[in-house]
Amino acid sequence: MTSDLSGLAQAELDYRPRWVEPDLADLWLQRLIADTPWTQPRIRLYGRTFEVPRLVAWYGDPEARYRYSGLVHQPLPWSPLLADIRDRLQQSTGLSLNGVLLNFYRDGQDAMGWHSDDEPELGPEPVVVSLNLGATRRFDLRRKGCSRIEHSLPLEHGSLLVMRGPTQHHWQHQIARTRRVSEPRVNLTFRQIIRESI
Ligand SMILES: O=C(O)CCC(=O)C(=O)O
Ligand SMILES: [Fe+2]
Repeated sequence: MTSDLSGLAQAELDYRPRWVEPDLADLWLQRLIADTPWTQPRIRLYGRTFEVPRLVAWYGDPEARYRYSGLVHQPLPWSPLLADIRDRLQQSTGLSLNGVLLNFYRDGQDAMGWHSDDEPELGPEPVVVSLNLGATRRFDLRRKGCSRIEHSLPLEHGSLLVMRGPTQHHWQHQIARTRRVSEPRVNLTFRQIIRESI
């Protein structure tokens, strides 16, 4: 495993610890947990239905329809808090972001399996700006087609992880279940939906 993100070939990853100061991050975490209309989508896999092991919500500009867990989601209109966070992120990264997927991991039993964020509506070089609030969880990276984890990164309270360029073509990521974490975590992945393809 490497400890340096810049050492990963065919990836463009930028980790910024303490992108937001801890007090404000605490406030955002509490408000998002309390005020978001969380849902738990069901997915069909091998002829059976499962509930995804986390809660989610999708917000964005009206045209930013997005497919996840096999379903097309119409965005909720930006709340004042999410619009404020989006403005700060756009200023700080210079990227334009028109939707955000919120993931609520209630404790270490909630997780996200291996995947790439490579849906067609994200365009040829998907941009994912990921804000981390709450419990530190481990973010694993592996090359597509390989089962070996090549890099792991603890995503800390208030940190930002930006993935762009060819990353989603060549790499998959996951948030694995863990017995070590009992605190909640909310992750916000801001995206650029660049094409009306669904
Ligand atoms: O929770 C995380 O840090 C990862 C979320 C993620 O991979 C996604 O929303 O596509
Ligand atoms: Fe992802």
